[in-house]
Amino acid sequence: MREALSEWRPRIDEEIARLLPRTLSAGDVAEQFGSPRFEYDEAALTAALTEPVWDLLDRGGKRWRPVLFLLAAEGFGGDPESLLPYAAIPEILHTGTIIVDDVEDGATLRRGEPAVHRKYGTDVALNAGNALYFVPLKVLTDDPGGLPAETRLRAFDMLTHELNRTHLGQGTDIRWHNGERVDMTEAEYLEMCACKTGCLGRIAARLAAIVTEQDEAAEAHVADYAESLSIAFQIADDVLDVEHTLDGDGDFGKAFGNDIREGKRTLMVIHAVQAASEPAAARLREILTADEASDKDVLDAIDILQATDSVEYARERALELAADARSHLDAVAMRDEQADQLAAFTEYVVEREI
Ligand SMILES: CC(C)=CCC/C(C)=C/CC/C(C)=C/COP(=O)(O)OP(=O)(O)O
Repeated sequence: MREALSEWRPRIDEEIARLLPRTLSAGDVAEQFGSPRFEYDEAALTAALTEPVWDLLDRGGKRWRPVLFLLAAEGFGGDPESLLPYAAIPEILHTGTIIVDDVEDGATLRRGEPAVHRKYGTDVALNAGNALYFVPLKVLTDDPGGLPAETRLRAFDMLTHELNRTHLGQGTDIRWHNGERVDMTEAEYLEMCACKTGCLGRIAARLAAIVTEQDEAAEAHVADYAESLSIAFQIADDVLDVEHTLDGDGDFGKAFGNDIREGKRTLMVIHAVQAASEPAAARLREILTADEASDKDVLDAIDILQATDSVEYARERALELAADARSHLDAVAMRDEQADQLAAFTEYVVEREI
C-alpha cells in the first residue's frame, strides 16, 4: 500500500495543481468567473486563495483518499491515468475540511506547522477552505472524462448527499463539545464518525464506482468498505495522538496532548467514561471541558484512558472495523489485483505509526 501511495502522489499533486494553480492569475479568474469588471491584483488573489492551501498541501498528508479512488476505479475496469482529475476531488475536499475543522477546534498545529488560520488569519482560512468545496463541481462541469450527463448527475447527487452528511457529523460533534457532553454511547459516537470522517472516504469510493458506471449494489458495497476503513483510520489516528504524546514525538505533526487539549470526544474517551470510577470519569470530563488543559492534566487524562484499558479497546475496535471493511470488499466484483491492494489498505490503516 505504501508503494501505491508514493507512486501516485506526484501525479495526484499535478492534478490538484491543475485545478488549483499555485499562482492565481487574472487570466485564471477570467476563465473561471467570466470577464472581471476590474483589474485583479494577482499577488493578492494568490495570497488569499491558493497560497494558504498549497502551504498546507506541501507540508504532506498521505493522499490515501485519491489512491483509494484510483485503485477502486482500476479494479472496476477504469483507466486510472484518464481518471486522475477525479482522484483530486476527495483530496481537495479533505483539505477544505481540515482547514475549517482546525478553526472550529482552535487547533494550533497541522502537519507539524501552525494551522492555516494561525498563519494566515481565520478570515483567509475559512474563505480559502470553503472555496475548495466548489472545485469538484467544476471538475464535473468541465467533464474531463467525457462522462454521459446522467453519470455526472449521479456524481453531483452523491457529492451533495455525502457533503451534507459530513456537516451533519461535524455539527453533532460541535454540539457535544459545546454542551460539554462526554456521556455519548459508542453507537452514537460511531454514527457521528461515519458522517464526519466516513463520508469523505465514501466520496472517493462512490466516485470510483460512478465514473466507471457500476450498478448501485457495487457502489453501496465499496462505499461501506470505505466508511469502515475511514472510521478505523480515525480511531487509529486518535490512538496515535495518545501514543505520540507519551513518546514526546514531535514528528507526528500535532501538539503535545493535542486531542485532550481540544477536548476531543474519541472512542477511548467514551469507553473510559463508562469504565472508570465516578471520580475518575468526573476528572476526565473536567479536563476535557477545561478552557486550557495543563501538561499534567493531559497526562492525568491519559492515565485514566490507560487504567480503563481504553487505548487497547480502541485499537481492537479499529482492527474489527478493518476486518468489516474487508468483508464489504469481498462482496464487490472487482479485479483481483486492486481488490488485494484495497484489502492491504485496511492493514496499513491500523498498523501505521505516523
Ligand atoms: C465539515 C467539516 C469541517 C468536517 C471536518 C471533518 C474532519 C476534519 C474529520 C477528520 C478526518 C481525519 C481523520 C483527518 C485526518 O486525515 P488524514 O490522516 O488523511 O490526514 P493527512 O491528509 O494529513 O494524512
